Amino acid sequence: MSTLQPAASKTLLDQIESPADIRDFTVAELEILAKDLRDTIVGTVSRTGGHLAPSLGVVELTIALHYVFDTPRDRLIWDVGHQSYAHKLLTGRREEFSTLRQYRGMSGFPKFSESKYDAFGTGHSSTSISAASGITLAKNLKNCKQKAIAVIGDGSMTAGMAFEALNHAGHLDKDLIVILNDNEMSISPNVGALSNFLSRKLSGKTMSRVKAHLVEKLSIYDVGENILNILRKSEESFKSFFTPGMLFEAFKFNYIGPVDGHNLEELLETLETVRDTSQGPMLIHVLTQKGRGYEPAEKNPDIFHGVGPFDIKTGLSLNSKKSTTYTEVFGNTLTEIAERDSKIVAITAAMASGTGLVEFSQKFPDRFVDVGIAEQHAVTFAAGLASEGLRPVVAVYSSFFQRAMDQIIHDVCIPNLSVTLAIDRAGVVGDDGPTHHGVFDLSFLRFIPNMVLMAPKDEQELQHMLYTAIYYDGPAAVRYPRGAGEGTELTGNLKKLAIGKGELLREGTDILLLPVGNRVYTALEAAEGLDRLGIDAAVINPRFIKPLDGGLILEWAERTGRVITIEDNSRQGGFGSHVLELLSSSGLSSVKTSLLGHPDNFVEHGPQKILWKNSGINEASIVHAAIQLIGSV
Ligand SMILES: Cc1ncc(C[n+]2csc(CCOP(=O)(O)OP(=O)(O)O)c2C)c(N)n1
Ligand SMILES: CC(=O)[C@@H](O)[C@H](O)COP(=O)(O)O
Ligand SMILES: [Mg+2]
Repeated sequence: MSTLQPAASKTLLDQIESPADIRDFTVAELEILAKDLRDTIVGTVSRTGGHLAPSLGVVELTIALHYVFDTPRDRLIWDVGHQSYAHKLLTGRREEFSTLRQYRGMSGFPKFSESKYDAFGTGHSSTSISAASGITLAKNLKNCKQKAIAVIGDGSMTAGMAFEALNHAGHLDKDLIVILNDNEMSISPNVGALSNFLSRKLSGKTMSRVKAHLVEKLSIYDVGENILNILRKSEESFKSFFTPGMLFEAFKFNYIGPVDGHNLEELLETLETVRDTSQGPMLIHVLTQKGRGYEPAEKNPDIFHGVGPFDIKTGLSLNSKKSTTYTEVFGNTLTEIAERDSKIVAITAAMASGTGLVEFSQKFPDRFVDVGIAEQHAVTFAAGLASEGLRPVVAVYSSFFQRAMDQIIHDVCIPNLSVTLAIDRAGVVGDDGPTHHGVFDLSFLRFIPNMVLMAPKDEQELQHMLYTAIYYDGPAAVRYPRGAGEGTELTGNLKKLAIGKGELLREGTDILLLPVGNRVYTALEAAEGLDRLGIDAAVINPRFIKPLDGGLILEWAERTGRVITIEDNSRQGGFGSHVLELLSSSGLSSVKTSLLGHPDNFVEHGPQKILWKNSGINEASIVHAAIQLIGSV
């Protein structure tokens, strides 16, 4: 029995500095703690924004894990990590929690550098079983007894990487614990056969086929007419022959479940049994409700998956709607093109709303494909469609495309197939931070033969680029940023841009500014500023990062003798490097250059404007770089 009493002004949570403090709590106290945690999470996220519904769903599970296991010695690994808010609050970060996802504040994801309780850094999905397997083997090799526990959601379990890890962990046969947090949701309702299997929504066709087969086989034996009749008649009782456990047992995991993930007593008992008795790989299937305990989030777990600041009473967003986002322009334009062309197929990897494809999915359900969290499969699936003459468009965030590098090279670019990559969230994304910034795509796509790579300066150009990419005979990618565009008018008149042709936006004699995508208007403003200082800057919007408009760029580089490249991408190997290669191979190495882009370190989380400033790619930095290159004003 705990001696800890809730003081008048203090909650139970206020008195907890580490998980050790809860290990003598009664179940009743743990239940009060669960309420405190939910209140704190809702209160904070209503101000900071964040991943609310995922975190609310695992409050009891988090308490139970820290109660039963000897964290941080036992390693707790949160898949994606977007559900780790209760974990952060219980592991000595209560004070800092109010800075969640704020600039220089606490990360929204687990991070090695933030706490010894964050056993593995995450942000991208489906890595937890692999990491936990590695940790388990390492512990074994070091003769340590501690355990590794991976907590993975049903959405994250749909990724190939999770299955690769299950397959290997079963073979390793070490004492690994996997908790499957099944809330039947990814960001949207979860899709695919696994999801159906877990909830036992086996298809009628499968059911009839297997049922007939089983009745036929059993008839040979003397099982009795009763059993056969039950099998013949009752779909439900037949279904009960199939348990989600069968799947995991086939991977050589022991299976326990399903367990009610909001019943602390049941959770504690299960976890304690597993801790004390289990041997070999173990999977505990826990059922939870996404958004649990906050009505608006329970009703709309998809909207409350990740939210900005909101009013607690109503659940309504406090962000006033600004101008149209690039994502919306992409989704609307693709829907428009698909209305006229039945060859268009849109593919998302579990991000239908994030990539602006909800309207498309409603209008063209047959030509909309959500593959689950499976970016690699999405790309090769698109290649299959393209090989049959269709025009697939794969809409994935820049940082998640990193997963599909080989598929882009091997399955799309080598056979030169007409697959469009719609690269959303290119550039820094803001509050999600380094795991989610899309600052490498220009670097990792520009060296692939056959790839055409574009970045629009505004929404109207995005429309033309999308159209150009879709009807280009070969692989083409368009990268565009998170958030609102420039407010440019949208066109009903889509046109194909000339491949590899840039546009001269401003003539100038002293220096050439070469900005990419969302840096173009910034560079134009910098050019105005430079003008006031007596520096005459030319500005070219290259439009194409690959192929480059060599003719136009070289002409103005030679005229001005100075070039500044500006990109919302890593400076390493990106657009600027491409321009340097061009200058060098054209005998213009004497042109003075300055490359502006993100430096060779991971950019932290924070508002985009601050991050652009810090990396030196905002207006003032361009002006400064120009003055430096010229030497004096
Ligand atoms: C590789 C990768 N693709 C996509 C995402 C975006 N994403 C983050 S959470 C999520 C849904 C995860 O569902 P689940 O694992 O069931 O967790 P839940 O939110 O339901 O708790 C998705 C698609 C990601 N983080 N990583
Ligand atoms: C955890 C995760 O990967 C997603 O929920 C991501 O945070 C969504 O980002 P957007 O808010 O940019 O859609
Ligand atoms: Mg889920």
